[in-house]
Amino acid sequence: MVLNPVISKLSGKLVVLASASPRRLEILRNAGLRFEVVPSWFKETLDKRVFKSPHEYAVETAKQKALEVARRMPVKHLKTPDIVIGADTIVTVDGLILEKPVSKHDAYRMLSSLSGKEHSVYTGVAIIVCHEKESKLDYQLIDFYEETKVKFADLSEDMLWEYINSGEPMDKAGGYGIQALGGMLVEYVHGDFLNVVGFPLNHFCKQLDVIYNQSTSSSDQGAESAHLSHNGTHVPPALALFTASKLSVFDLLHGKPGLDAAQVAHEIRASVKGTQCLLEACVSLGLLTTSQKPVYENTELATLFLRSDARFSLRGYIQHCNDTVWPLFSHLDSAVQEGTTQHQRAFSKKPKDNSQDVCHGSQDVKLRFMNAMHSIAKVTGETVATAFDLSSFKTACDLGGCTGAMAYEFTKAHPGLSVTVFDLPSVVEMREHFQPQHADSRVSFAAGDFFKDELPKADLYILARILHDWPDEKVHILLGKIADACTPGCGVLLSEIFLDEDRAGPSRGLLQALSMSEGQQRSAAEYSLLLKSHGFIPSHITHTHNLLDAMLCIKA
Ligand SMILES: C[S@@+](CC[C@H](N)C(=O)[O-])C[C@H]1O[C@@H](n2cnc3c(N)ncnc32)[C@H](O)[C@@H]1O
Repeated sequence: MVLNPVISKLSGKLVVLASASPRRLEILRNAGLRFEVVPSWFKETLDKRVFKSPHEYAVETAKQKALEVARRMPVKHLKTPDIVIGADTIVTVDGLILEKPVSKHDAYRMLSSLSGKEHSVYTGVAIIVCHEKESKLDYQLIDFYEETKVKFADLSEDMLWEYINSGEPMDKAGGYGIQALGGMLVEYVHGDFLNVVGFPLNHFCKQLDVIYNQSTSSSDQGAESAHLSHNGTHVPPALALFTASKLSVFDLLHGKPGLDAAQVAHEIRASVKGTQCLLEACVSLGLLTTSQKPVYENTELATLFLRSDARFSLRGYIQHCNDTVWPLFSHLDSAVQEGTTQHQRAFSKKPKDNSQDVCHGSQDVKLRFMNAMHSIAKVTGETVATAFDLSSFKTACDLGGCTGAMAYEFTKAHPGLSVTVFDLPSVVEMREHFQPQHADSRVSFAAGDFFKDELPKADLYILARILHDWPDEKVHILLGKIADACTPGCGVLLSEIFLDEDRAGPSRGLLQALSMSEGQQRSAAEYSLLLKSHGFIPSHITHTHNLLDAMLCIKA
């Protein structure tokens, strides 16, 4: 019996369930766990396309639900929980994720797609173990998922509609509840039944056991499917990724899937021993698979993001991280001690300001930087471009728009909009190296310095990943110039990582700040203040969950 010893460890602790699902509540209550229910305010709107497999989507949603509650409670409830539990259940069939139906017709669509077939039910679970350190929230995150396979009988139209009209499908993932009437639709269940109801109790107890009854460092038990991390990144995974990318392993295995380590070593001109270690490390990171041992293939993640010719290739960004960001971080202790960028130590030359770096670097350095910006803009561009209704704007100017990757996403999303990309002359000159995914005569380029030169006239100014590079004084200069160019009703669309208001996350923003560039990471409220001081009133703010957040402001 795993749970009892764990329950005694939890007595006296504030355990919080970040879910309002009555079924989860009942499962945990029946197991004897004492907890408070604080339903999460996190909106389940993550972009499913960015996840390589459905269970990652469920785990991320569970994580975000739990984190939202863990962060809110100290502020709004004036108490810090010891443990927050978040969970998200999804059903997948034929590669599609089914959540809760929004209407009877939606329920019909879901249930008829399940009829006569086997489908998977995944529940992602996140356990946040909170500690208060110097009145700040510090936490450990353990996440895992459980898959159960369920087969439905062939369902006649009458049966489907009778079930839908019972009202049961409406608040349930996949449109059915196995514990009630929906149980009649099921031919078999392979795996944990409670996982289908909404919570994988057995797996959860094992994880609690790992947290409370074993030392986490010596425990391998949870390491297979659970992921224990502090608010930071792990260095070696990044290096394995950088190296495999640099040695073109993902391109090679895309063209020739199913090579063994010796064959890969031969192709990339590396040692067999080193290649074997690298390939195994990549398998452990989910970048490669070796389902038919001993040969290797790219995972879906690698196919989507790591091939150099993939639509959403991040190869340029990975190279930039390897060649520019990583050397800076290898002097992090000095960076922290001195509070300045470590350019001089890392590259044996004095730093110029951010823009000048691009201007004065060699052709290769410039291209590398532009490639990095281009790859991130392709991945995030559509999300940023579609974050708001921009139909009232006819002309936009993408300040520091680099290769135009973001601008093309804006014209694609808004048929009535033309965009001028404004960037430094040396960047605009080299834009020809980057082919847009689709040609569009509504995108044009103009060269200049946004601190010194006149800005192109536009109804909307786009500032994507610009302001975090600069201190407040420079931001005021730039916003002042934009305000001068604007008439009332004109807009500024800002896209950045928005720090949480209590600066407890997200870690990607806080870690980026450690590079000690001239700029600084800010929260949405801090950006709002800067913009308001130039007469721009924030009208919408969105956390997109695709790297960048966005804010639309209108000139009063
Ligand atoms: C971090 S990148 C962001 C690129 C792009 N907005 C995106 O989101 O992909 C900053 C961009 O600002 C440009 N930039 C920097 N200083 C500038 C200046 N003074 N005038 C015009 N553009 C500048 C850089 O060349 C670079 O393309």
